[in-house]
Amino acid sequence: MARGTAFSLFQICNRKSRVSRFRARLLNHYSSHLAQPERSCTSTYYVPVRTFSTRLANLEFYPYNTSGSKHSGGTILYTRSFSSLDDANDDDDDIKDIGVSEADFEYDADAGRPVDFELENGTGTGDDAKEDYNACNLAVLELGKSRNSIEADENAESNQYEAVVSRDPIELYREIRSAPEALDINKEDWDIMQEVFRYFASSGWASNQALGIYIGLSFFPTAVHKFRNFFISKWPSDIINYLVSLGPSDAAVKFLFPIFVEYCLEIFPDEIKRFQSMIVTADLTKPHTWFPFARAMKRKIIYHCGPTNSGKTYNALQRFMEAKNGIYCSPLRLLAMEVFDKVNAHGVYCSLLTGQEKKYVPFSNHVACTVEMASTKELFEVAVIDEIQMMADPYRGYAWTRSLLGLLADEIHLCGDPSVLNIVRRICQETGDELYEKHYDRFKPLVVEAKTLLGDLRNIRSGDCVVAFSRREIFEVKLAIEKHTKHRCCVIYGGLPPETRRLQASLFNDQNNEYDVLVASDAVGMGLNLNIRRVVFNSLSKYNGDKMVPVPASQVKQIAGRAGRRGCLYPDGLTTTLQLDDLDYLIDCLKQPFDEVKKVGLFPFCEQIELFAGKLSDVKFSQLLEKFGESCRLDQLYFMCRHDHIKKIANMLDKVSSLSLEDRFNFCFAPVNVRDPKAMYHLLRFASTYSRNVPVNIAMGMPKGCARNDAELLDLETRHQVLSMYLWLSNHFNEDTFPYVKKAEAMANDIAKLLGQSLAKANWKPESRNNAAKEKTAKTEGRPVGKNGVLLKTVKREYGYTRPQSLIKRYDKYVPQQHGRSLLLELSEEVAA
Ligand SMILES: Nc1ncnc2c1ncn2[C@@H]1O[C@H](COP(=O)(O)OP(=O)(O)OP(=O)(O)O)[C@@H](O)[C@H]1O
Repeated sequence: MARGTAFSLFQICNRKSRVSRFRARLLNHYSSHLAQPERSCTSTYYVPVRTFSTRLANLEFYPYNTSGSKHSGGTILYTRSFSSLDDANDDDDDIKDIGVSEADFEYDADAGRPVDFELENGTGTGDDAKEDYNACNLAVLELGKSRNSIEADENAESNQYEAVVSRDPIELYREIRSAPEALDINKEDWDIMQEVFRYFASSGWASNQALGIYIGLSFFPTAVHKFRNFFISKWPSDIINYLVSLGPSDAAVKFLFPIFVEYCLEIFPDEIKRFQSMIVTADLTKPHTWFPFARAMKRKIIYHCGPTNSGKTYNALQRFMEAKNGIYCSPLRLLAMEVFDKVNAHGVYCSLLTGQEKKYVPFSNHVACTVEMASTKELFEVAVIDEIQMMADPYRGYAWTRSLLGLLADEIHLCGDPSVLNIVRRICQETGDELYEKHYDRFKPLVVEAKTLLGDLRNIRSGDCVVAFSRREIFEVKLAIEKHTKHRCCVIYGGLPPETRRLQASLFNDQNNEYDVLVASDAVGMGLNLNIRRVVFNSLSKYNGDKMVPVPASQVKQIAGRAGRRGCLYPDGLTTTLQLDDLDYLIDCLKQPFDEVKKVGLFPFCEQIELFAGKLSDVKFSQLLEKFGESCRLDQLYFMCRHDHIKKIANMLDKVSSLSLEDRFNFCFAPVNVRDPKAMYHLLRFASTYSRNVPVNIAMGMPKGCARNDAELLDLETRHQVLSMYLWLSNHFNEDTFPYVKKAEAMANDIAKLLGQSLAKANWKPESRNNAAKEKTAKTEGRPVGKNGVLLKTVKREYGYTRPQSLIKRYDKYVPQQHGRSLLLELSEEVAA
C-alpha cells in the first residue's frame, strides 16, 4: 500500500472547565514530490480533562483514505499519555504543544498488526515514502494500468469524497443526528457497513482511544453497538458511500472514531462521568506524593551496590548499629531474626517485628522487621532496606517501593545488586533525595568446577549444598545421597518454618555432627550464613506453575554466591552442576551482567481501594480488585503487583458476609498457600468466625508425633502454616478477637521441632500436595506420568528448555578423547579466571 508523506503537527488546547475541550489541530504539509498544496484544518472535540492517552497508536498518523497520499483533512483525537511525566495542566487556558515522544507510548494496541495506511510523519523529504509510493504504483502498473490512469482514478476518487473527509466531525455528527430516519437502504452496502462496525468494535486502537474520553473497555462494545444502530438508522448516504469504499479497515475506524466520540459525549454522559471518577480514584501515578512527611525531609540514600558476599549488608548494619535509632527491613522473617540476634549480640538493643511475631526488647531504639511491616510513621536516624532489587518482584515488589518512598529516616541504606540502580536514581530525582552510590566487589571470586558431578551423586563431598527447585527433588536427592554415601543431609526449603530452617542451618554449620551436606531449594539464596564449600545445582530448570523454565540468571548468581562466604569455613567458593549438560548454562548465568530493571512494583493502599469502591455499587470485593486493576493508571517506572493469589482469597471470602472492606483487604494479605485447600479452609473459618465478632478458636489439634511418611510431613507443614496465619491475623486485627496467641505460639514451636526431628529421619519418597492435579495436566498434555504423579525426567527436557551444549560435548567434537581431562582442568581455570 502506498504511503503518503503528510507531515503533521498537533496542538491541543485544554480549557479550564471540568469537561474541557481539547482542540486538535492538524496541519498537513505535503511533500513536494506529491505536488500537493500545503493545507491545514482544525476541529474541536469536547473531551474531559484527562492526562493520559491510552496504549496509543498516536504516533502513527493515518490518512482517511485508502488511496493513500492524496487525501487530507479530518482529524484524529490526540489524547495524552498515562505517564505523569507530561501531564497536561488542567488550569492552563493556553494552547499547549504536545511533545510526542516514543517513550510516552509504551503500549501500542496495534503493535504487530499490519498497518496498511500509515502516513509518513518524518522529515518531509519523504524518501521512504517516495520509494513506497513508487513501489506501489509499479505494482499496479504491472497489473496493466498506466500511471496516468491510476492518478486519474485516484484524483477522481479523492474529489468524490473530498466533501466528506474534509468536514469537521462535530458538524458531521450534528448533521447525521438531525437527519430523518432512513428508508432506502441498499442490502449490499448494509452488509459492508455491518462489517465496518464489527471491525470498529474489535479495534484495539479504537477501544484504547475511547479510554481517552472515559469510555471504559467493558462499556466500549455497548457504546459501539448503540452508535451503529444510530448511524445505520440515519444512513447518511455520502458518508456511507465513503465508508463502503474503505470497507472494514483501519482507515474506516479512524474516520468513524471522531464521530463516535461526539456521539458518546452526548449520549453517555453518566457512564463517562462514572468511569472518569473511577479512573481518578484508581490513580497510582506519582506514588512519591503518597508520603508527604517523607517528602518534607531531605533524606540521604546510600546504595550499597554489588554481588553477593561483597559486604554490602555488613557495612549497612555497621551504620545501623552506630545510629541512635534505626530500622532494618528484611525480605524474610528468617533474615530479620538473624539481624535481631546479631545486633543484640553486639550489645545494641533491638526489637523484632514480623507479621507473626512482635518481640519488644526493653529500652530498644532499633528494630529488625520484615519489609511489609516497616513503619512509615516513625522517625529514624538510619534505615536499612535489604535486597532492594526485590522492588521488581512481581508479587511483593510494592513493599520495597513503599519503604523506599515512605520511610522517615535521615539515612536510608539500600543493599542489593545493580539491577535497580538506575530506577532508584530516577526515583531519587522525583523525591528530591540525595543519592550516594557505593560499589562493591565479591571478596573472593566464585570458581566454577568444570568437571561437575558427572551425573553421579556419589561424587558429593562434605560441605556441599545441592540445590534443587522442587520439594520432590530435594527429598529424592537426600534419599539418594544418604542411601549411596556416608553423608547425612540437612534440608532447607520454603515450606519449612523459619525456626526449622534455622535449626537445619545450624546443624549443617556445626562441625561436630554427622550432617555435612545440605540439600536446599532456592530458599537458601537469601538470608542464611552457611558454611558451604560448593554449591551443586541438581538441575537448572524449574516449574513455573505452567511449564519447566530455565532458572533466571540473577537467581542462579544469588544461589551460587552462597558458597564460600567471608568468615565461613570455606572462604573459596566453588560451584558446579550435577549434570554436564547444565554446565554451560551455569557459566552463562554467572557471566551475564545484571539485567537492568525497567519497572518496580506498586500496590494500592486499602484507603485507595475504599475510595474506588465508593464509585461502584453492588460489587463483590474480588470484582472490585479486578476493576481496580483494569482502571488504575501508573507511571512508566511502575507496574501493579500481581495479585492473583489475593483475588483467590477475596473470591473465597465473598461467601462471608458482614466483613468490612478493610477487614477483607487485611484477610487477603494473610500468609496462606492458596494451593493448599486445608490452609484455605482454615482461613475461611477464621474469617467467618471473626465476622460474627466472637473469639476465633485455633480449632486444630497437635499431631501425635514425628512424621512417618511424606504425607504426615506435609500435614505438619500445613499445621504450622495455619498457626502462623493465626498469629499473623492476631497482629493485624483486634487481639481480643484472636485471643489464643500464646497457645498458637507454643503449638507452632512444637510443630517446628517435630518437623526438625522428622527431617532427620526422613528417608521416604516424597509426595506432592497436588499429585492428582499434576497427573491430570500431564495426561491432558500427553506427558508420561510415573508413580505419585512424577513427571518423567526424559520429558522434562522436552517441555522445559533445551540445555545448551556442554563444554564436554564441545570438547568431544574437536579434541581427541585422551586429552579430555587436562582440557577440562584448563577450562575450569579459564572459567575461574
Ligand atoms: N568488614 C568485614 N569484616 C568482617 N566480616 C565481614 C566484613 N564484611 C563482610 N563480612 C562478612 O562477610 C559475609 C558476607 O557479607 P554480607 O552479608 O554483608 O554480604 P552481602 O554483599 O550483603 O551478601 P548477600 O547479598 O549475599 O547477603 C558476612 O558473613 C559478613 O559478616
